[in-house]
Amino acid sequence: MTCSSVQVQPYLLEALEEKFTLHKLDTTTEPDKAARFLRTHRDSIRAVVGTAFVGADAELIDQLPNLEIVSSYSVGVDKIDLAKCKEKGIRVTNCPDVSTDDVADLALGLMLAVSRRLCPIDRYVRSGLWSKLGDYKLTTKQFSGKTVGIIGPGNIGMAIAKRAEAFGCPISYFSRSQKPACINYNYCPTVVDLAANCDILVVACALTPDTRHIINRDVIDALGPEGVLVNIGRGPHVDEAELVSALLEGRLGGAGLDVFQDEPNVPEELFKLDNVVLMPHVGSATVEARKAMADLVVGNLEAHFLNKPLLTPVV
Ligand SMILES: O=CC(=O)O
Repeated sequence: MTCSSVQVQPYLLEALEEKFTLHKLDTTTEPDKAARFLRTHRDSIRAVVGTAFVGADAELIDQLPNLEIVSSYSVGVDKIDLAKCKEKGIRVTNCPDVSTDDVADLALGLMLAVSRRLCPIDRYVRSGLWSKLGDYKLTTKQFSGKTVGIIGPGNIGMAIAKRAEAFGCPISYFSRSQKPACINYNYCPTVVDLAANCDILVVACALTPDTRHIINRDVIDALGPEGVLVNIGRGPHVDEAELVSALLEGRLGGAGLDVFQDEPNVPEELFKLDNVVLMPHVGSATVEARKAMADLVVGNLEAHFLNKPLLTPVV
């Protein structure tokens, strides 16, 4: 088995080491070392453990002739070449449901933090400016009662909607078709329509070729100078260059971002903006969720090698 050791907690590594023969591929190392690693272990590897950051692309899959399963320590499977796995009969599993509450909590945290400027105000107090200059400038906006627009009313999107409702926020949503579970929410047939009719727009859908750059210039313009974008999905959902220029030019009111186009690189122009909150892709990063995810990764592998039904199959 191989496992990308970046972002994997010791609990998971220990469980994998206890039950399987584990080879750790450090994807941050020089390409030569990774190539040597694969040449040495290619024939013995029957399973890959991926993450939200490093999965199994066509190139890796092609180098592993005996690969049977990719068990991803993530909800999203956008870093795995699913078509290739299907074609080769390689099983794929992920970790759905167990981090839904945590990701939704973070989305609400970002909405509140951007609206109420929690991060710059915290910095203001820490740097001693409160006692020197007096109150922080009155720039914060009310969050309660604002219309929240959700792209992708799946498990995470619905958990965000439920939380926002408790703040008195009307909910609108976009998906390819109207959802019976969203009977109390306002359906918008296009993302531009949704952006034009909400105050805070949240990306909560899976990343697929169809949803890449679902947030483009037209959507940003429709959201407008008072609007806030929250992204707890994936960086490539957003045309990041357009987002950065809209924020710098004041064409967008603010953004709460947990994910970026080229992680861990974040556009430095954003660092100086008080209307932007930046997180290092930590939506599911709670001790509780990550333990449950680790248990699912191991449980899926055990099920596979015991010829039992997979716990959370994707392919
Ligand atoms: O981004 C995190 C995940 O997909 O679990």
